[in-house]
Amino acid sequence: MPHSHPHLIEAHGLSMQYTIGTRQVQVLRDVSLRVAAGTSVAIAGPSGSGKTSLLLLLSGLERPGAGRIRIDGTDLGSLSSDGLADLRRERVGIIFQSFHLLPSLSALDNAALPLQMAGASGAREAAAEMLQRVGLGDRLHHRPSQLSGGEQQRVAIARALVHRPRLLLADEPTGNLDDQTAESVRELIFSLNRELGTTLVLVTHDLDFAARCDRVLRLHDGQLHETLEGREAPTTRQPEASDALSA
Ligand SMILES: Nc1ncnc2c1ncn2[C@@H]1O[C@H](COP(=O)(O)OP(=O)(O)OP(=O)(O)O)[C@@H](O)[C@H]1O
Repeated sequence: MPHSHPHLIEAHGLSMQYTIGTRQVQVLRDVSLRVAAGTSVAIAGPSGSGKTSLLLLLSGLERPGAGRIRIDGTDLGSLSSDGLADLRRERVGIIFQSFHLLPSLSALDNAALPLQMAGASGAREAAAEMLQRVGLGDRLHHRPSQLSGGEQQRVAIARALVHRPRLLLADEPTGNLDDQTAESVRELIFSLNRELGTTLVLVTHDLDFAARCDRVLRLHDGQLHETLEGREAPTTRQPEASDALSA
């Protein structure tokens, strides 16, 4: 078992701004967040409130203007972009709104990619199993252009989960799916959370989906606020004062 930290995410004093021409838009201001390993957190908030931006910071795909982020004890600010890519490949799964599938590869090879890049054995078998679980067992050899939008989204989900990441960052993972497929994707995500202790940060507008997480946080005016909408904390673990937003 790899060494693991009690708080899979520790972020402190994050700010982020975008510059367009001479104008600066402050998206996040002094955001702090701790997420205990193995728990699930939903991030809610209006369109444009910075939810995706926060996921980009937590994944190391963008760097904050100020503040620090530790993922599983590793300070993202200390890593080069190659180091960040290694961290993602080993420990993080990311489901974004755009799928970023490789057009020339089949569903199977797209989903197997993270394991293949890590040189793991059994990559295609593991990818086939994940694709089966998202309901694409009969589409393994289709390329993205031969799949519907919802099917492409499910290939991206299988790819994000195939290496059984310690941390899953998911941005509206069920946005394009019909009710039944959306429910099976929700089940898959929460079963990973339960069975493998995958820590989950979920951005969603779907309040029922959010309420199934241990905690629901709301982004508003660039700041994160805890709400009381999450499901009751599991009996094995009571929320601690140290889990509060501001460290
Ligand atoms: N690359 C960029 N350059 C400039 N501004 C940006 C950029 N990306 C996002 N923004 C702005 O930052 C703000 C936050 O965007 P973000 O995508 O994080 O919001 P969101 O809460 O995820 O929204 P939604 O729910 O609509 O997906 C928005 O006002 C957006 O216009």
